[in-house]
Amino acid sequence: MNILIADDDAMQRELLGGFLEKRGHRVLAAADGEEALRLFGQAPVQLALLDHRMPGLTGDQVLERMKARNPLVRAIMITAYGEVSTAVSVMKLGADDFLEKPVDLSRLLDKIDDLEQQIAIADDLDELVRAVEEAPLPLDIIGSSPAMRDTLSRVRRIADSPWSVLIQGETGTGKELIARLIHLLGPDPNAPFVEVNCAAIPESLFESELFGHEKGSFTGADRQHRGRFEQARGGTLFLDEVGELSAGLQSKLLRALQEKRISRVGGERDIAVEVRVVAATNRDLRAMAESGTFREDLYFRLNVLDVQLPPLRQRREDIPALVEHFLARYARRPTRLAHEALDALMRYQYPGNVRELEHIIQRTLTLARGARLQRSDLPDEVRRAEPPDQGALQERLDSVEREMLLDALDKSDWIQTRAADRLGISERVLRYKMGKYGIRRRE
Ligand SMILES: Nc1ncnc2c1ncn2[C@@H]1O[C@H](COP(=O)(O)OP(=O)(O)OP(=O)(O)O)[C@@H](O)[C@H]1O
Repeated sequence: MNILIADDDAMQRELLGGFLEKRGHRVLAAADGEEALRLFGQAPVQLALLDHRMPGLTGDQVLERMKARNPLVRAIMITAYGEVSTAVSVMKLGADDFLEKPVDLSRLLDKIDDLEQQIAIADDLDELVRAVEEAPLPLDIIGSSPAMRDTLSRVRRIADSPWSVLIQGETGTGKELIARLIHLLGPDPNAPFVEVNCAAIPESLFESELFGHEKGSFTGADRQHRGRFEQARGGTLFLDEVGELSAGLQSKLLRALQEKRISRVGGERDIAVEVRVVAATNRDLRAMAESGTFREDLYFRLNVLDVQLPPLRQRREDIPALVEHFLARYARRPTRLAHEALDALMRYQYPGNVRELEHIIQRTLTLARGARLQRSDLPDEVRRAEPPDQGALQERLDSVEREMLLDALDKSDWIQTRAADRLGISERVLRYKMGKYGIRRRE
């Protein structure tokens, strides 16, 4: 391991340094905090042994700056006898461990062994997580912005479970795509994926559409019909626009989900159906449940797991890749985009989100003359898009703040006290902000 020792006591430095070098470690030694930071910037360091009390910068100040540059660096703080007595105060100093003076060399070796093991385990885990997070998706989904990476990583983690998922997001944000992804990443990608658009089916036909009907059960029912629930057996039932269901239909759906049984319209018997339900809505279902327009018990049953899809204007980083993706899909010959055209596309607000961007590209390709799309080829509303105004600024700030919270929480193993410290805010403010941005610990 590369170990940096910072101690103003030359004897101590030599003693520790000589001892560790004999055991095969590479040692850098510094007489004070400034020198330690300079050396830290020059060579890779995995472990720092820091004297807590040094003239100038103290050990924890040095450590704080090291961690800011490399959060993975490990540290053992060397303290005066009785100065630090609990693990909590060591953690407050940002160190992984501590040793009291005079340093007991065999304990130092034990601690270094422990840390080496932890580093090896963390590396393995990191690699595992990275392999899972970066495995190719079974669908063409663009999403390298932090907000989408977060969403996709959540989807990967929940896909395999049997629980219902509620996908929420504005129109055109990709809810259906994500529902399909959940199905394909789930336990049986070859099982049926059956979609029901709750807004598109007239109320009078809904029950028969969902649960099926027996022959002759109503005028026009000239054959027996298996409903979508039955068609989805063993697979996924995707209830799109679930917020549009009437109160009566909500009750019927709830019953089917609770009992895992349905009966066809005009049918005598109950039929058992095991399906995984994924629902989507662009409405605020929680608010609807609170105000009584959506059954609360149904809301809880659908929302066992949830996925939030951010609007496109909050993940503008994805726009260039989405444009490429749609150009590749719809252009009949190789087509490029002029810089000014992409600039305009990056500025636009996209009330219709990704679907709107898709339509803009289709429309522009149809009308454009050259193989290079110009700004003047874009629809009026896009060309008129103003540079980000205050609203956009606020959105941007919110998204930066959210990222910082997630980052601090990740780096503090989701221990809120530590994350709040790291961010320089109180725990109460941290909790408030987590609520505001819907941040929850990942399962
Ligand atoms: N991340 C993405 N990468 C590639 N294509 C995307 C992405 N998100 C959405 N799309 C495409 O945008 C279009 C709209 O997506 P989708 O139908 O899934 O949105 P939706 O949220 O279900 O819309 P609605 O609320 O209107 O039902 C689709 O053609 C889809 O393939």
